[in-house]
Amino acid sequence: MNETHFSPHAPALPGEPIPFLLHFFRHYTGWCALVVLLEIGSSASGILTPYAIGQIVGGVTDAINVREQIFTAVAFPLGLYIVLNLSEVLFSRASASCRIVVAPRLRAQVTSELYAWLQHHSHRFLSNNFAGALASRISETSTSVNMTLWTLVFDFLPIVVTLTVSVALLWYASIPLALFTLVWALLFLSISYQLARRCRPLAHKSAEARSITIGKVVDAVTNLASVRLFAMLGFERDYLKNFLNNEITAARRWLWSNERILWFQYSLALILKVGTLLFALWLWQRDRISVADFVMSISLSLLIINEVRNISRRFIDLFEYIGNITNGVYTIVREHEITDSPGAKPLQVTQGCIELRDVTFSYVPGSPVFENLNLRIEGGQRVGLVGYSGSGKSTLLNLILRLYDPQQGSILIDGQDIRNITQQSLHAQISLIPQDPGLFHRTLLENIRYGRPDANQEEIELAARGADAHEFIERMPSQYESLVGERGVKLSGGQRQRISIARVIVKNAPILIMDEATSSLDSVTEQAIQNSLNTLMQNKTVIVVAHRLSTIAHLDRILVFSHGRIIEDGSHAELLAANGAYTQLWTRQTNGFLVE
Ligand SMILES: Nc1ncnc2c1ncn2[C@@H]1O[C@H](COP(=O)(O)OP(=O)(O)OP(=O)(O)O)[C@@H](O)[C@H]1O
Repeated sequence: MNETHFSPHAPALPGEPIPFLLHFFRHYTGWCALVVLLEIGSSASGILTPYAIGQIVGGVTDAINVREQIFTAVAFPLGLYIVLNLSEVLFSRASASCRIVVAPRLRAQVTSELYAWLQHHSHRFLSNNFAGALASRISETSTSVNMTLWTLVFDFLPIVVTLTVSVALLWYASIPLALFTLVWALLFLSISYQLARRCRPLAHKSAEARSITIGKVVDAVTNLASVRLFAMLGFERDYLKNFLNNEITAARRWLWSNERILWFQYSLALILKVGTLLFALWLWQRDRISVADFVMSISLSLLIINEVRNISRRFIDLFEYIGNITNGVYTIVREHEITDSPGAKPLQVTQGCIELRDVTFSYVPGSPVFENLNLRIEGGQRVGLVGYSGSGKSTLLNLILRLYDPQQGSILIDGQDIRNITQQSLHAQISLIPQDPGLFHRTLLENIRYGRPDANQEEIELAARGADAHEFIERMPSQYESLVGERGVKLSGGQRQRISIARVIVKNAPILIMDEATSSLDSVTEQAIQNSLNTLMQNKTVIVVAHRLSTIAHLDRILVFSHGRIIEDGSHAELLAANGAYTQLWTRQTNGFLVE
């Protein structure tokens, strides 16, 4: 388990539901074998009890005229009856204890491995799926894997044992009665299985509808502040209603199909109950079975029906679990879009030179953001990217960080194609300060330490001072131990940004990327941390995206983007002298802001 937590690699997971189940079950074969033995013991004890009852009744009938000797007459079957009841209880409690040991671990293991797999999915996958729906699928899948195991062991196994032993006992009492029960059992199991299997797609659809609704609820709850501020509470409830209606329809279809199975199963159970009674009476009338066997047959048929009542529900449940697992596996255990190539090596940064060669990239087929883009940023160079919104600046950063792979061309860092190096090492060598830094709902200390887990308190405070964050942290009730709220909502935008800068100071990677890093800061705070940023930028390759041109005017080089192309390239002074697009942007800025 620990390996799963700390390894940067995703564990291998089968992408089909049944191999996926077996992948987890194989870790518990020893435990499962023990539980199977205990359950066989428990079921066999339960099923032999009617035999003991039959023998007691037989003994009572024989001793009808010598009542004072009744206990001697039934001593053996009575002892057997007590031992069987006792062992049934002991075996079943022992197997339940095994479940207590195994079940929480199995559930945790499925959650952990699915989560590890999810961590390696691409940015595109995560943008296309609701976080809430993914979390609910992980939870449903791990519960269902667990329940599948226990349903097989605790419900299906006993019925198989019960039917086998019943038929054997009946065979000994009366072959026709045994054949009748055997044919009935085979019919019951095969038709139940077929019916339940047909319901499987409905179970799958119902699970899917449920997770879509949960995704929508999580999305709405995350944006609840916007919902309120736009006075859209009613609208959101109506919006959710459509998904709830789909969920209701899917669930009803699934439940009706279950109901049909239950009707069939209950009818078949009735046939067994009445059929055994009539058949046993008929056999007794012809003196082909004894009173003891007559009582045993009736008790056995009642016992079988009791088990069967459980199994009919369990068949349906089993297919629901398989439906949930299928849903989870097909959603999460898909092939990763971006993976480390075989034999990928760690990135070695010597200069920090970044080069794009003939890069063509589109998010959506047919509308490329870049076509044959070429760019070389020398090691240690500090480059500003400007251009109107949607011109491709953030996309360029996404490609350098390998959040997406270009369809054509290559990106190299110090001559190493980033497709041939490990993603872990790539991300370790690049620091990013994004537009909207998402913080963890953990303490400020933990959030800053995220940049380098072994950083000590002193280094963290130094970084916080560098990012002009120390003062506001000290004013907080629990200082560095203060919790920041989900995604850092308890902090202002500027404070979040400063924590994110402190984190990057602690990380101190050789390549630094800032995407509108200081956009949430007021001019006074920006000025205060500009010095630390300048210090941070020293001896690093730096790419800064900024709409406020004053923040990048002092950089070595400025690239002007327009519709995915670099239309101007030079220093601030050179670009102003060229009197082109940059000059237009510069002159159209009011108070340092780009007019959109
Ligand atoms: N995940 C995505 N899926 C599809 N299209 C996207 C995605 N992200 C960005 N785009 C599109 O790609 C183009 C470039 O977007 P990009 O975010 O790189 O622009 P930008 O220059 O960084 O804009 P801004 O200054 O507003 O951040 C835009 O047309 C945008 O709509």
